[in-house]
Amino acid sequence: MSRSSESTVHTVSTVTVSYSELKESNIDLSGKIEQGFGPNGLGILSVKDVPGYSDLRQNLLRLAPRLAGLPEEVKRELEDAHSRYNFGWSHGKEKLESGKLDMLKGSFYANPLQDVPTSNSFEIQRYPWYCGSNIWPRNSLPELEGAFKALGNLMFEVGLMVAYHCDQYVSKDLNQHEKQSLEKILLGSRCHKGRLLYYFPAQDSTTHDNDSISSWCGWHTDHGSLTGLTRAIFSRNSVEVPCPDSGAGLYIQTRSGQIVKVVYGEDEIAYQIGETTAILSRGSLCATPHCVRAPQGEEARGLERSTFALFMQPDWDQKLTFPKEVTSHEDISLSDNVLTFGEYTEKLLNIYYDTKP
Ligand SMILES: O=C(O)CCC(=O)C(=O)O
Ligand SMILES: [Fe+2]
Repeated sequence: MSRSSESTVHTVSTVTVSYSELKESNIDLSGKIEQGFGPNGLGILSVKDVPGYSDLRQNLLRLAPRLAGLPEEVKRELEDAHSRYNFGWSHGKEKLESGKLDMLKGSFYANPLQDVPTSNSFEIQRYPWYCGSNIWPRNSLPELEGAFKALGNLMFEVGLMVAYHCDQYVSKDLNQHEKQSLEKILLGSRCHKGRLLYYFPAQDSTTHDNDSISSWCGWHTDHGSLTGLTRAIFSRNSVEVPCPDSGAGLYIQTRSGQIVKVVYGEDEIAYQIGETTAILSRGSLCATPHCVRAPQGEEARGLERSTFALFMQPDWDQKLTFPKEVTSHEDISLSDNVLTFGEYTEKLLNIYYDTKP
């Protein structure tokens, strides 16, 4: 899926809900949820006026270039091959759409809610990508742990409120026996994962496939339930700068197949739907295909991008029954059409990573 750079960029703003509305359980937000996440929605919704958010975002995102700039041997100590790089530092381990290794970005993964999600050795062996323990750079970047946990926790709290209103919306068209509360699933889970992302600057214009919309991050849908996203910060040598190319940033493919650039305020948290929510809501809430386009042109030289994603996910033991109407990965055979979330993740890791633990 790619479009030439000459084609016009359609820019669309997210549907926005204010924090004060969201925290009220008796306000009916099903109209907004439908507009954002329903069958004709863009698949993204943003929350504004979240108390304390702006500082926590700045505090964490400014650490991304510093983490990426640590000496290679220090970053290597923060790697965890056993969890298939799903804890700690990861660079050049994941495969892109093209099948090539992704050298364009570095990521740091941790569960912002629990350092040690389980002490059961069978579980740790079975699902190391979720049941392992966090790895913090306590000597090389001691501020990271606190900043990561503070932002992750806040985005989780707000995400739970979004989930509550999603449940209210979905309950309107599901039979009583089919109801599975997204809010409850997320509250009881030990699988939430934060990802601090750092996109390396293009050293020369041949580094990035500039004609492609997905030149910085390939097309995909997140496989969890709900993803919280900060607005990215662009910087040069760690100094924040406005992005010189209005075509750069997050793109979404709409339900009708149109590709649009999505914008939201820097003080808003955006939420997207992942595949597991589409599965559990039997298609009432649709997953959101998205990618990231790199800036183009001379001014893009040396430009780096930092952002944070919070993947809110069900517990590893959560059973997923794949309904026929939800199209999932064609490359996953669902002979018995029921998988735990941990097993489903394993199948995806087999597609996106070469190495087995
Ligand atoms: O960089 C971004 O804005 C999005 C990253 C993303 O989609 C992901 O990590 O799943
Ligand atoms: Fe994503």
